[in-house]
Amino acid sequence: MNVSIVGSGYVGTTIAACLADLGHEVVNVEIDQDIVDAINAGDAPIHEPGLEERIADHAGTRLRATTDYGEVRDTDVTFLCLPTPSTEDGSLELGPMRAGAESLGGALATKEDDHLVVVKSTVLPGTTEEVVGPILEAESGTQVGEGLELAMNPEFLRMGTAVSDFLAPDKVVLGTTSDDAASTLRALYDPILSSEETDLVETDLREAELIKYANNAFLAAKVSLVNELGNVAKEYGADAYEVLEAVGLDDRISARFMRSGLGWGGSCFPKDVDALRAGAREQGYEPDLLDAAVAVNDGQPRRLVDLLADHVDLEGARIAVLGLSFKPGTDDVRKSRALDVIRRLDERGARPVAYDPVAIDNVRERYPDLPAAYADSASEALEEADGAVVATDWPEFDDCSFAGMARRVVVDGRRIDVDAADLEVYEGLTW
Ligand SMILES: NC(=O)c1ccc[n+]([C@@H]2O[C@H](COP(=O)([O-])OP(=O)(O)OC[C@H]3O[C@@H](n4cnc5c(N)ncnc54)[C@H](O)[C@@H]3O)[C@@H](O)[C@H]2O)c1
Ligand SMILES: O=c1ccn([C@@H]2O[C@H](COP(=O)(O)OP(=O)(O)O[C@H]3O[C@H](CO)[C@@H](O)[C@H](O)[C@H]3O)[C@@H](O)[C@H]2O)c(=O)[nH]1
Repeated sequence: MNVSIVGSGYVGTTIAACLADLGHEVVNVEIDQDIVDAINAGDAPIHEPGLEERIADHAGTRLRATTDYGEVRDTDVTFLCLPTPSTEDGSLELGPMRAGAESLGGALATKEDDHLVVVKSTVLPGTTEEVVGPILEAESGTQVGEGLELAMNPEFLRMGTAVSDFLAPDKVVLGTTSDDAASTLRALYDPILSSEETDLVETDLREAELIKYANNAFLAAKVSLVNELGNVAKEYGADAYEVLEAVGLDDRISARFMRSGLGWGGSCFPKDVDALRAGAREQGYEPDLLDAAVAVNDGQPRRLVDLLADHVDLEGARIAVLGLSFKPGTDDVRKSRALDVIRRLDERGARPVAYDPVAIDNVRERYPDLPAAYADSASEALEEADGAVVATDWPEFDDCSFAGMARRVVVDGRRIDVDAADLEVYEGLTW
């Protein structure tokens, strides 16, 4: 199938390379020339395991990128993978979606054949039908249902495992309003849907939109509940990991997403939970439990710094911060808990020195004013440090040597596998 993908960030680039891998002809339409150049040169514009090789394999043959929206006319289906950030008050910002839909609609105005537009971005219920559809109709001069089809197909991939998540998901959710749209998408995803591990959910647009938010809200709230139980465990002097491992043996609860610690960050959970809270309020419903999930999450970095301050006088202290990305396996630092930890250390007079295997450049670029110095290795960050905090559970931290520290005090927000025997103090946030 000929597929165009509008927006080539974490999702658009990943699904483009994966769809090319499945045998489709794919073109990425992207406004950032650097990203376009990277893909056409066979390079991955982001760090994501398995992506680089796929782009290198398909660039110039089944995969290419362009800034020219006109190229969508040579395709049968377009996926909108545009950003859906939050506004200041947490509500959904639809500016990029509107802009992308306008450009796409304009390009489709001179297309003779039918076209299917699929919203892949995370959007609140009603957005596909009430915002994207009317813009496409106005710009293309074609009506939905009369040559223009609309669908909503949320994405559940995780950063760090995006390629394998996309190619082998638990479920594919297709929100459609016509049999044609549904059968086109079933055909597109056929190699994925033929796996017994993947369920197909066929539903309407609104349900598809809400399934994505409900999924993320559930997972974020689960981690917040795990963190609250972890905080209580710590107060009792109990090990939350032992407790929750046993709790997770109950099939109704599941053992996954049970890691307590510094909390959730990233480009999705914070903004999606905020958008759903704001959306619920707009509908006249007070989302108390989601509010509480955010409050617990926001408290974890402060608890980590407090715990460190129980052992180290923070004023003037050099503190190594191990990890900057919001989770291991990615260079994404959006809403990373590590940033909050660094700001709090600075507020309390400490001198944070941070190290991350892949995310330092992103931090420097996105948060140039972050009050931290950066080290080229964990041992450089730890050298002469008066204390250390673990903010991201990168596997390489398991093998860290803390020997060069001025005081071997380590406070762990992620339960890495350290040998605590040689440490003066080793404290887990929830154990
Ligand atoms: N990142 C994830 O893990 C993930 C997973 C599932 C769903 N989502 C959702 O997918 C959507 C995209 O997320 P992302 O992380 O890929 O975002 P991103 O910010 O990484 O990428 C978006 C891309 O769109 C480009 N863009 C912006 N305006 C454009 C326009 N008018 N025309 C063409 N390109 C334009 C940007 O330059 C950028 O490269 C969001 O709604 C997000 O919530 C993200
Ligand atoms: O037991 C756990 C699991 C996760 N986290 C934290 O939760 C955050 C999110 O982790 P994860 O869900 O693995 O990463 P994302 O890449 O943000 O993926 C989430 O957000 C995506 C964007 O919407 C969805 O597509 C995915 O299904 C959803 O898992 C990270 O800060 C993790 O450190 C924990 O603290 N404890």
